[in-house]
Amino acid sequence: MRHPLVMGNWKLNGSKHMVNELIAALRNELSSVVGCDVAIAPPVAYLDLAKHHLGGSRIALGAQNVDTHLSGAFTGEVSAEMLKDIGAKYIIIGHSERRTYHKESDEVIAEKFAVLKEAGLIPVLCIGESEAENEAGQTEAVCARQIDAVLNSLGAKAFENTVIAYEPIWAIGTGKSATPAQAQAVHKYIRGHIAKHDAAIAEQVIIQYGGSVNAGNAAELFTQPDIDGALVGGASLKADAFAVIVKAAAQAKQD
Ligand SMILES: O=C[C@H](O)COP(=O)(O)O
Repeated sequence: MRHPLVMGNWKLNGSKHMVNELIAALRNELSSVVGCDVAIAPPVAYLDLAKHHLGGSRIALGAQNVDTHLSGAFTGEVSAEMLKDIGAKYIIIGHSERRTYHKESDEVIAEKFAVLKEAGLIPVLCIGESEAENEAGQTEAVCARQIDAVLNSLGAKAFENTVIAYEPIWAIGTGKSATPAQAQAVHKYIRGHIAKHDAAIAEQVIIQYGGSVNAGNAAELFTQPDIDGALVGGASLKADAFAVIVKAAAQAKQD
């Protein structure tokens, strides 16, 4: 039985004040929630402060990126060992914003997946198609290509205890979420694609949906059998909305 994971990706938002306020509110709202794992990924500058404020809570610390290198002359980068050192657990890689703005290739993202596994951290591998690819009927092919970069270099076993976030690019920050049925169809395809290599690994991998998840649409998304929680952007910046999403995931998977 898979345990859902709801993770907040704060993206390039925050301040010391916000870290203090938002985490205090989340701790309050989520203190009695069981049955759903929860994580937040603040900007790297605030990870240590966030870890401090999360102390003793069930909310895990995540990060939004990692470098492929462990140390050395790589100005501006953060290593897997550093993230582990400060207590991060879930690390987002391959977000479409990094694929687009930082030209990250499938191969570089697979390398990031490898360094995270090596460090004992949990990769949250983002995949998903653009609007044009969706309209051209290429959704499955794009998702398969993005997963194959990891499958072909590391093998299916690398997906043990990891997370995939299916985030159709056309749904990110647009207010236009995929419908539960649309998302379920792609999630089922993704799980089936991994199952061709290893059915047991496919069965346990967490597949989150991401893209305009909010307090109003989360519950219905989570009724789908292959949707194991969400990677939440905008709505993760508001404690009440994020808490509704977490509680919806916990409730749906209990029913
Ligand atoms: O990582 C999160 C996703 O990009 C979704 O962002 P959004 O919830 O603001 O659409």
